[in-house]
Amino acid sequence: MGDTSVRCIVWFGEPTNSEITRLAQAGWHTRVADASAQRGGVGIRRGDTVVAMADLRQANAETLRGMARLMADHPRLAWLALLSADTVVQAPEVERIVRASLDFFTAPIDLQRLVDTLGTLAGDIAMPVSHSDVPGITGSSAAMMAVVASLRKYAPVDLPVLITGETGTGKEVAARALHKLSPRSDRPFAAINCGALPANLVQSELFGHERGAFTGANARRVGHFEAAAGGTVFLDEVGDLPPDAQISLLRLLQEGTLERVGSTQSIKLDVRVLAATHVDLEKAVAQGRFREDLYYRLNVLRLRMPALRERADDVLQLAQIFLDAFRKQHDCHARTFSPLARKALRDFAWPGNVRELLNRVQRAAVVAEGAQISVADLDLQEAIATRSGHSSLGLTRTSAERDAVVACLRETRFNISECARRLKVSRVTIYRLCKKHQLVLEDMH
Ligand SMILES: Nc1ncnc2c1ncn2[C@@H]1O[C@H](COP(=O)(O)OP(=O)(O)OP(=O)(O)O)[C@@H](O)[C@H]1O
Repeated sequence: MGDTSVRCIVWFGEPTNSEITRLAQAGWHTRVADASAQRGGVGIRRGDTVVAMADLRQANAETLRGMARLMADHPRLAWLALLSADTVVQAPEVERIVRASLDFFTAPIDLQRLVDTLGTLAGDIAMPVSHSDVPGITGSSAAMMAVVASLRKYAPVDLPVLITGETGTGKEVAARALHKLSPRSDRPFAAINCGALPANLVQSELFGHERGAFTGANARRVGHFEAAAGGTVFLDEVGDLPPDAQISLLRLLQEGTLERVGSTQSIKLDVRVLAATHVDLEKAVAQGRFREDLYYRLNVLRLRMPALRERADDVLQLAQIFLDAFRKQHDCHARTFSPLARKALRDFAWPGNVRELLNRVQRAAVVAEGAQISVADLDLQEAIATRSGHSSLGLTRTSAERDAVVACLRETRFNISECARRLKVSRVTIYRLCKKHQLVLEDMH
């Protein structure tokens, strides 16, 4: 990838010459947006690193409209806001922009902090890697690249695959990808959770039954396997299959035939079987709970889905994808994650893996008030508290403090008295904190 892409700031308003020069020294090309231009007039190209600057120091109505247009056209674009002491933050069109901005700078602009912030953004807004030919699988960590290579290898081979991995690691996603990449892709795919089937109905659910096979069997019914003829059947929690169903499955794998419950007639059937387990199937075999011959039949090809903590590099990409997907369907302010939240996402051990990440991001998107999701929104304060060693505790605290003050200032529309009340400190403390964190407010309240 390298650093060959252009780093560009689309600037709404009027940058000073010294600002342009300082940013150019840091590798940023400033393009002043023509607010009166038609849609797309700012010329954002794929591959460029682009940050939009909402210069609200002297913004007129036309500039504000231009900003709103760009925001609507490029919802993932990162925004920073520049304010002066005269900026009326309470005006709705201004407030919308400040809320959507990842950070804001008050005059006199601290150019060093601006350059640092831009640098962080440029590193952080890496586009998520999706493997275009492998549907549903996201991630560019070494662990996921290995998974993708196996998926490509295993998909065209008409043999069973045993998919292992902790709960929520994406075993079903992998099974679906195997089906989609296989010559069976236009035939049915059936996902069955063996652990969720009532024990007395497993046989009939999977293999079907004849009329009168048992009390309540009023009509003939085809099972999941027959319904997926020519396609793929994914058996999740295969270790939960009761012994009689294990025998039927073994026959299907060995002879390609099945018998409906209540019938002695063999039916020929062509399906590919994929199976998953999050328990140690070898142990189940050793303990006599799972047939050894069936285990060998299922375990011809083996795919291990890595735990999320083994692919820390993917966590942020996945989190951003989940947030973007949520934003498409719901009205929410959040568009990215605060620096501390990113750290927490990376450090957390994720016992529930990708499913837990998805749930936490969705919940955070609902509760977040500003443009950035905080550690508290993700309910990951503990990850930060327990993971940060002594040396970084001070740094963590400082960063959390800044997060809290910025968030509260936004929520209170920069009303210092209200902000002080909410944070249960004096007004003087708010001023001191603003100074400490270089949040220059002047007379904005
Ligand atoms: N690499 C990925 N990219 C995008 N989404 C993913 C990925 N892996 C998992 N998911 C999402 O995470 C959730 C859990 O995935 P999935 O159901 O496949 O896990 P599982 O390992 O089969 O879980 P369980 O063992 O509990 O059945 C799903 O919503 C899935 O869409």
